[in-house]
This record gives sequence, C-alpha cells and structure tokens, in this order.
Amino acid sequence: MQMRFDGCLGFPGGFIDAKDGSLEEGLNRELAEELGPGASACYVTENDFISSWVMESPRKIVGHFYAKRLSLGDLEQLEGGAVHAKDHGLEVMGLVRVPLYTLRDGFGGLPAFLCNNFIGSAKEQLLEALGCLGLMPQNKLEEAVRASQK
Ligand SMILES: O=c1[nH]cnc2c1ncn2[C@@H]1O[C@H](COP(=O)(O)OP(=O)(O)O)[C@@H](O)[C@H]1O
Repeated sequence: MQMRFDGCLGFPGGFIDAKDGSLEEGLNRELAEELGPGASACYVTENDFISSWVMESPRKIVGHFYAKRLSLGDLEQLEGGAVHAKDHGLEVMGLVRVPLYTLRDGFGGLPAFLCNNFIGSAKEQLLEALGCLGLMPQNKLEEAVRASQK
C-alpha cells in the first residue's frame, strides 16, 4: 500500500483521463506516475480485476480495484524505484508493506495495521485482496479483523 498526502493509507491508482484507451491503460499510466521505474513489474490487465464500488458523496466516483501477486524480487525492485516516481513526496509519501502475521500479544502485526486510517474503501479492498490472492486464509483474516476491533 502507500501513505498518501492526506495521512491515509490507500492503493496506488487514480482517475482515468479521456485520453486513456481503457481502464487498464489509465491505471497503468497512474501506476507509472506513482510507483516509478519498477511499475512495469505490476503491469495490470483485465485478468487482475477484483471488484468495483460506487461512492455517492462528496462527489460521485466509480472505482475499480485490481490486484496481482508479485515475486519478492519484483516487490523489492518496485520499492527501490518508488522514490524516483513523479508523484513521490507530493501525492505519495512512500510505499508501505502490510504485515501478514499477528504477534504473540494478539494485536501487533496485521490487527494493529488495520487500526490505521484508510482512504475510502481501501481497508475492505486490502482484506479482499489478501483473500483473493491466497495470501491469507479467510479464518485468519477474520481473526485479525476481530483482534483489531478489541
Ligand atoms: O485506494 C483507494 N481505495 C478506495 N478508495 C479510494 C482509494 N484511493 C482513493 N479513493 C477514493 O477516491 C477519492 C478520490 O481520491 P483522491 O483523494 O486520491 O483524489 P483527488 O486527489 O483527486 O481528490 C477518495 O476520496 C476516496 O474516496
């Protein structure tokens, strides 16, 4: 995920321009602007589509969420290049890894991470992606959500 300019965590992405030929073209353009030279490792296609959502206020927005699995090598390349992205230090303050574990105290790790401020539906999207990509079993996700609410 990334720390946004407004102090909320969200996913890289942005608004589609009239010039973009498709949703995926617009998203890949935004990813290049926000993630820099390593963005090619996470080039998205229609196959990476996960879900859509509609927000009614303060302005109507239709959002489309995509997610894909990267190798650790690709992730490290992405992280290394991200500081050279056009939007780094402006809209994007840095990439953030999501801890996929819970510490022995039952709170540190993913439950504590879920207590951060998230933009829009980004927290629900994170949980959805972890399930869809097979990064964490559903029961573990539910456990982490419960622990984050205690
Ligand atoms: O990662 C995300 N997941 C879900 N919704 C998001 C995410 N990023 C942005 N949004 C939604 O889109 C709206 C506009 O996004 P953003 O604040 O980045 O654009 P803006 O800078 O043009 O206002 C946000 O207020 C939020 O509701």
